[in-house]
Amino acid sequence: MSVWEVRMSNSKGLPYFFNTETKQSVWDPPSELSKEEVENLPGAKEHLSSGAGGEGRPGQVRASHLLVKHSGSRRPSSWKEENITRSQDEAVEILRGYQEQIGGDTKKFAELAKEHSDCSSHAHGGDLGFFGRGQMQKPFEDAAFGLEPGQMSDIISTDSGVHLVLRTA
Ligand SMILES: O=C(CCc1ccccc1)N[C@H](Cc1nc2ccccc2[nH]1)C(=O)O
Repeated sequence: MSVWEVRMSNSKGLPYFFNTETKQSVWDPPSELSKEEVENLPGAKEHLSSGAGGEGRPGQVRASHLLVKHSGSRRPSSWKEENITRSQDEAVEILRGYQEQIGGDTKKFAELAKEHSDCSSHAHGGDLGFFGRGQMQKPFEDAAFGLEPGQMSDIISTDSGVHLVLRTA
């Protein structure tokens, strides 16, 4: 019986590995475990969705987003800007500009998300992986689940800032 188990971080919408003895939590699979062992950990079947390139589970969608934060964001800071002071209106104007540049081009979406998104997911072109209902802020969830794969939302607002959402699967 392994001391490790797989749990879901609701704030990040990502699975992590929890050591039931040391109570340690890590994002990456413990190096001492083989791929086979990881896949058979308690919670693995439930939480280790396929991530990149996989199908996800029934009731899940995969989406990317481009986030522009503003002074009213719950965390007005990002990899790009330590102290974000723009107003919400300015953030919307900026995002409108990206929306125009993107048109319907999903490759352009990922390029602009990588360069400009105020979310850590920028590193993966805005990709958030697969998620089910109940994992993301409600306005974001409703937008993502209201899209068809390949479709992009209009500008939406959450406590994090203003977003463009692209459903990818
Ligand atoms: O919470 C995160 C990480 C989200 C994430 C999920 C899965 C993979 C990679 C990132 N970043 C926040 C900004 C933020 N707020 C969001 C609200 C809804 C969806 C994505 C969001 N991203 C922040 O950085 O303040």
